[in-house]
Amino acid sequence: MLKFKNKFKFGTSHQSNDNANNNGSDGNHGQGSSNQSIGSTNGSSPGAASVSRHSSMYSRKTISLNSVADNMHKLGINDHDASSTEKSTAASRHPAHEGKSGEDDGRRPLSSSGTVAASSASTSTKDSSGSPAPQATSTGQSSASSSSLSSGPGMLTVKIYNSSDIRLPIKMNNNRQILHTLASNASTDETSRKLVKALNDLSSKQDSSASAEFLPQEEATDYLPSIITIPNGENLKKSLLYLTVEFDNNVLVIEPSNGTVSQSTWNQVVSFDVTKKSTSVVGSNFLSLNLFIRLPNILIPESEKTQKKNLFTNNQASSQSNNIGDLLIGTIKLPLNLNYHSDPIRLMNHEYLNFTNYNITEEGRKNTLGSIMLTIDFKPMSKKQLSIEDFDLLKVIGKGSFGKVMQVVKKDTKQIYALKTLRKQHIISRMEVTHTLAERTVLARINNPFIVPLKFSFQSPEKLYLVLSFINGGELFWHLQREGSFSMNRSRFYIAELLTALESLHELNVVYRDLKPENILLDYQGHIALCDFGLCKLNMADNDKTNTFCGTPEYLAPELLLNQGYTRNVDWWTLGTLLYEMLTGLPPFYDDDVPTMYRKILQNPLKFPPFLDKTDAQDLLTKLLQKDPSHRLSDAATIKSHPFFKDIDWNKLLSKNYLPPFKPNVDSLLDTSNFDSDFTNEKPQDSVVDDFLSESMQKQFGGWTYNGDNVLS
Ligand SMILES: Nc1ncnc2c1ncn2[C@@H]1O[C@H](COP(=O)(O)OP(=O)(O)OP(=O)(O)O)[C@@H](O)[C@H]1O
Repeated sequence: MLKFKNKFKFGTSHQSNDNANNNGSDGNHGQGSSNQSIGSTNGSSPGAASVSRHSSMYSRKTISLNSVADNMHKLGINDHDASSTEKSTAASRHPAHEGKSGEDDGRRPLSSSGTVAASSASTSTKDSSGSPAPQATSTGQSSASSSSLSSGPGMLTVKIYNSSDIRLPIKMNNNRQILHTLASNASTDETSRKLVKALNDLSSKQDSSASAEFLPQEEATDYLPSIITIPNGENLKKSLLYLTVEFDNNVLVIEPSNGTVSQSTWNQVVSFDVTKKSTSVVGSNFLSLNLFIRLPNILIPESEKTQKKNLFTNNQASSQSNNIGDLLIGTIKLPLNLNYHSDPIRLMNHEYLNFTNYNITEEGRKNTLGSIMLTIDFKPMSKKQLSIEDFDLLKVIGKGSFGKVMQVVKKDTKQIYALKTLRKQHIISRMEVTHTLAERTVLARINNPFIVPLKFSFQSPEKLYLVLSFINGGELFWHLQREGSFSMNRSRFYIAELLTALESLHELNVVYRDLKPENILLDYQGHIALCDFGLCKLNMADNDKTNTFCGTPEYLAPELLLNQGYTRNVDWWTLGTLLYEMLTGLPPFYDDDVPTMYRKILQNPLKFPPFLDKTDAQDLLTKLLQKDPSHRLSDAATIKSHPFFKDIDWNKLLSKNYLPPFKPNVDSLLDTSNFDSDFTNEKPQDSVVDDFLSESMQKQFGGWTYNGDNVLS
């Protein structure tokens, strides 16, 4: 049977009655319990028996609500609500769409905090001689602290001058030949001469008859260039050292211009748009710097490869690979509690910040890993309405139901973003106004490091635009399809990040309803970024119920199939389904035939392949995949405290201080190689459309615009 993934879905048989003003079936808050006790099993093949690895043939089938209705008829399930809802749904934008409106009440402004710019990292100030004079400041009070606020968003500029006394958290092999080769290819003659001399001095220092197996750890980086010129006639430069600078999920990668790994010159400036006003949530609005080194494999001792595996990123799909990946030297996290200033402000002036590595032992962390000198400025931007003219269009990267998604660059800040366009006429004719506004509202309100951040939204008479952080590590779907399944640790890492994302949504009384690998992007470093909020429903407090059929067949919870109302607890069912799929390669009740799959979801017992026997994963899955929602784990705190997550430090996770177990192959923010070439080969353009919308139609999109200081009005 041929199956298509959402993104390639065909047909646009939207027949929606849903609009912003009607009152559909979704939203029966407070109605009686629908906790269904699912009967015992009499189904066909058990889940585990049908488990096989993802193959290149496997891709997610998207359902329309009509097909749900058909299937439910076949199953003999009461579908009176479904049929009314289903007729009113959009079949192609999402697996299934609901027929409810009024989801946008409960609007609240983003919280804001009254204080101004502060950082808390261990810092040292550079003295007049140019050498770092260590000095601890807990608040980064070199930053000015005016409390005057302006209402417009701003721009954060980070200048990176030079790094100093960088040390590696591992031992390094003393391989003279490769060290000399690297030294002689240093990017400038001066550095090259310096390194060769240092290596010769080291040789004469060491007893050659018993030449040391390892370089002296404190000095190892003195013998490595930070950037080399590859001697292939083209003077291609390859940087051994690189720094990722991240703010609000936008990651920029910079390389030094010269120097040794120990002392490098960078002289780089990067900028970020600041749109989120509040920073009270752990893990958000950090400026994060991660310093990595691409070490030739031959310089890494075997013992370090095995014992300190968690310090290396791994960008190889196969665990058999010899490529151990890049080594994380250290991290700097700067919590920027930004409020908007009416005047430009210098938050940090030529300060040295020390690197820490959260993935080495407490003991190891006491040793300094070096520092880097920064200046950070915040400049308020004049408040103006954005338009498509403010962006250069770079590549088409995807297609949504209402328009294209493009990689773009914002002309003033040179920031790269994903721009999602939605054609108003299509939204109205498919009666999707409510859902579209819900997506925008959730994105503007949410503040979680594992949810793709909305930076701006604006509109033209014909179109709506969402400007999102550009996440270019590829969809989890493609990675899972390519690799078949994930290891326990890798699955745990993704599920833990997603758990906090769902927790944040539930805290905002939002149910997500469409968790699946297709809606999960990996960022540059391999962290999760949940996207596609078009199936979200707002105003779902703890026990509130709704009964709209939506989701993806493989991930539908039994109570949703039974059509007697469900709570936000369905998200925990989908989390269990996702964990099962990651570990085994297929969802738990998978069947090629959708009606059979529904029957299995409702009736079959959960079965596990032998490798999951008696594991914490098995126990967690059993508790998440309870058919009776009243027996299911039902809140994030309880799930977090399950033994499956016993080694997870949730604050460390929220601060993105775990090194992801897999690093996607991404060169830079410009890299679109993880997107389908069918899209990227297309000419990027904002198509001209000739739609006329009446004033009342336009009014429905009234509060769309967002530049960080408002919510939907
Ligand atoms: N922030 C982003 N960064 C990178 N790529 C993105 C981003 N947002 C969306 N995309 C790409 O664009 C595609 C379509 O986007 P999205 O899923 O949000 O649209 P949609 O209209 O909700 O789609 P669908 O009709 O499949 O539900 C995604 O599959 C993804 O590959």
